[in-house]
Parts: sequence; C-alpha cells; structure tokens
Amino acid sequence: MIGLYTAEEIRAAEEPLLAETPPGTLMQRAATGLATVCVRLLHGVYGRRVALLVGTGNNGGDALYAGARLAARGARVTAVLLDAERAHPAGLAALRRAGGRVRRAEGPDVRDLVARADLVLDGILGIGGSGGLRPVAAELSTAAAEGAGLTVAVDVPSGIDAGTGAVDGAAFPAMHTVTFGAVKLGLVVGEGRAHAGQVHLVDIGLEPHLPAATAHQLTDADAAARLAPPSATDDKYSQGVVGIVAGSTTYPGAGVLCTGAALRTRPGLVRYAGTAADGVRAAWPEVIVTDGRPGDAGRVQAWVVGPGMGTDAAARSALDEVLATDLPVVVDADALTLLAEDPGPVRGRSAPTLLTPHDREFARFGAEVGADRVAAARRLAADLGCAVLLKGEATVVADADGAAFVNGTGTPWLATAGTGDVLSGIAGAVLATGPRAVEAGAVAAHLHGRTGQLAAQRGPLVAGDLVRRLPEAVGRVRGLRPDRLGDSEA
Ligand SMILES: NC(=O)C1=CN([C@@H]2O[C@H](COP(=O)(O)OP(=O)(O)OC[C@H]3O[C@@H](n4cnc5c(N)ncnc54)[C@H](O)[C@@H]3O)[C@@H](O)[C@H]2O)[C@@H](O)CC1
Ligand SMILES: [K+]
Repeated sequence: MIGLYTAEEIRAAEEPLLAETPPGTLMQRAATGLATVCVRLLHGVYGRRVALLVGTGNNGGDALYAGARLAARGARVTAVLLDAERAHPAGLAALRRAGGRVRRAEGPDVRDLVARADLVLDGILGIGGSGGLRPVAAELSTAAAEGAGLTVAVDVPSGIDAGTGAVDGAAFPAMHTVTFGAVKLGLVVGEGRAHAGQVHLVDIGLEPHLPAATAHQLTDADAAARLAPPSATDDKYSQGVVGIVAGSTTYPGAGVLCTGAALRTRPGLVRYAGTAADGVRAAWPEVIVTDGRPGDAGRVQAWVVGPGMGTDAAARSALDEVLATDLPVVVDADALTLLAEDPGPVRGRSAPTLLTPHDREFARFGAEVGADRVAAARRLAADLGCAVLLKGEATVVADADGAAFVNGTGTPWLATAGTGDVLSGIAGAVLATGPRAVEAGAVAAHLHGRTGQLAAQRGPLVAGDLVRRLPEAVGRVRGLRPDRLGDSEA
C-alpha cells in the first residue's frame, strides 16, 4: 500500500531528518531527483528551453537547483522570479554558475517565454503554500498550460492544498508532479488529483521518520491479494456466497448489472431476491433467483441491497430485513435514499457495513461533501459507525476509526449509467470473502477502475462492458507490476 500524508505529517517527519543531515542535503536530494525525472520526460536535455517559475520558499529553491543541473547539461534555462528580492539566494547562485538566466516575472514578454518553453517547472509554492495563486503566478500558469511544453510541478502543484487536494482560486495545472519523501494526500484526491497529473515519488530519506499513514492507496498487488483464485479444496459455497437485492419491474437492468458484476468477480455462487427476478434469470442462468423476500433466497455470506430497487414500502421492508441480519451488507443507491431518512438500522449493526454514496446521496445524510473529500467520508463513517465509499473521480473509502483509502484507478468514461450498480456488485463479492468493509470497498473501487480503463481502451464504454471485462481485469490486476500508484509511476 502507498501511504498518503498531510503537509503537517511531512513537516514533522522532516524535522529529525534535517537535524541529522548537513544543511542543504535534503534540497540537493530533492533537486537531483527532480532533474532526473525531467531529463527522462524531456527525452534529452541539450538545447531544450526550460522555464522555472520560482516563488519565495524552498520549493523555488528545489526548482533553481534542478534548473542548474539541466543548464549544466546544455538546456537553455530561465528562472522567472515571482518575488525577486525573496528568491532562494543559494539556488539562484547555482543556476547562474551553471549558465542559467534569471529574470523578473513582470514584463510583456514573460508570458511568451513560458508558453514557448519545452518544459515549465512549477516551483512557486510547495507544502508551505496556502490559498490559491496570486494573479501574476496564475497568469503564468495559464500560459504554461496553453503552451506546447511539458508542465511539471515541484513537490505539489502550486495553489492546491497538499493535505486535502482542495483548490481555493487558481492552481498550476501539471502534467507531472515530482514529489519528495512521501506522496501527499492532496495529489491523489479532489481537484488536486487533476492538477497533479502523473505522480513521481523521489526518495530523500524521509521514510524511516514517517508515521504510520492513516490514508492509503492500494496497488494492484494489494487488490490482487483480496482477489485470490479459489483453492483446490474450495467448493461453490466456500468462496463467499453473495446475495443481491436490486432492480425492480421498473428498473430490471440494475438487478442484472449488479448480479452480473458479483458473479463475474467471484463466480462461486450468487443468489438474487427481488422483483427483477425474470430479467436476472434470463441474463444469468448461473444465479439462484427468487422473486420473494431476501430471506427466501437461501444462505449467503454478504448482501448487496439497493440499486434500482425503488423506495416504496416493500423496498424499505427488504432493506430492514437485510440490515437486521448479522451478515456483511453493501448499501447502495435507492437503499441509501431510504437509509438517509432513518439511519438507525445501520447505527446498530456490528457486522461489516459499507455505504456507497455519490455526492448527492451523501448530502442526503445531512451535509454536503465539500472540498475535503477524505474528511467528509471519515465524518459520515464515524457518525454512522460503518464504512463509507464516496464515489468520485478519485473514490474515497473511509472507516469509522478514520482509516481511509483513496482510489487511484479509473477513467472519466466510467461516468455513465449503471456503473454504480456494477461497483456495488463487485463490492458485495469481495465483502463476502471476509475482509473489513473499508478494505472491501477499496479493493472493489480499484478493480472497478481498472475494468473501466480496460473497457475504455476500445472507446466509449457502457456498464455492461464492465461486467463482460471483469474476469480479464481481475487477471490483469493479479499480473501487473506491484508498485504502481494508480495510473502513476511511483
Ligand atoms: N523542509 C525540507 O527539508 C525540504 C523542503 N523541500 C521543499 O520545500 C518546500 C517547502 O518549503 P517552504 O516551507 O519554504 O514553503 P514553500 O516553498 O511552499 O513557500 C512558502 C512561502 O510562500 C509564501 N506563500 C504562501 N502562500 C502563498 C500564496 N498563495 N501566494 C504567494 N506566496 C505564498 C509564504 O509566505 C512563504 O514565504 C517543499 O514543498 C519542498 O518543495 C525539499 O527541498 C526537500 C527538503
Ligand atoms: K510547486
């Protein structure tokens, strides 16, 4: 698992490391790593035009020292100082010694210089920044984005909150972020995720000083450990039997998709109970189907309740029946709408329980999600005493004790009808194998995202494509490199 940290946690870990190393050591490590990534991304350095956007803190120092290294290798480097009197003096001297040029941010030609660069390094603000970019910095960031060159953020894209990913005003839009010591939470969630682009982690020796992370991102290997194939001694009952209560005569498709996703994730045995029984039976002859109550379906190890089931009295009664069991439950869609009216039955549960709201469903429980998505998921989880999977571009899963996961897989093509029904089916299948609810949610989100990426390789996807591609996605998750940070390179 990849640990995700706030700016405060990073600063606390840096203190002892700074004390035990000669002055400037960490900045040199950071700048060396940064320059190395830039060389790789540029596919050669000689003659390339590099613009450094340099703020007043150590983040600007990192950019200046990295720029000096690139200049020494023949790049044409210009540092653009946002506050000429307060730029890192030793970094400036190093850049000048290496043949780099230095200029102020003011002037009509600066925008052009930035837009024409092959590489723009954002050293405006690091983890010491607060609030959005000031006007000149914002204008130059826009020029960088509109230009033809690579945009690379130093440590964090300037203007994002490193701990939450919130953007208050303007922020630097990076294609790549080279981050130091540990991955900051704000690089993988909320608006910060889109601004960070691909994240590259540079080791500066911080790891021994880092606390145990309270937020993580799963790798493929982590997810694969929860998606192990059946052993030789398994039978159809021993792999986690899933019960699905989803779909209705009005929305049979939700039942078909949710059931199919559970079946394709963990094809031991899936049972279905609900009024979409005919549709489910026709689509999935492998499933044991009843049009009666959940209790009529037979024994299961976990329930999924909600997608397309409606919100009438019969749906409420089915939800209450499922929640009254001592079995793990995934609560989704219509069941969330019902639950928001009276969350009592979830508060009293001791078995693993996972709620899977999107933002509007989340708000029905009393508060908007807001800019800090991890905090929002933690808050609702603590309030209800269960795990909460908050869907989004980077899905967040949090537990009542504060443990959180931020998903790193997926594609914007997943924003289409029925993909949520697929996610809850996957989550039910994983939950039936016995993990904590928060872990099941994290594995399900990871696999769902990977399946989306796989299906999107062939163009636009619909939810049924996800169900079809799930077995292949499970296989790929088992086989991929173990050290990937979502789509990013660690
Ligand atoms: N502490 C260390 O040992 C290391 C720090 N490193 C770098 O240092 C960075 C942190 O350095 P700093 O603590 O100097 O912080 P920053 O480089 O983030 O800069 C903070 C400065 O910016 C000003 N500022 C804050 N918000 C602003 C805004 N919205 N607009 C304009 N100015 C604003 C502050 O007044 C302060 O002077 C890290 O992100 C990393 O890049 C690395 O060199 C590795 C080692
Ligand atoms: K930066």
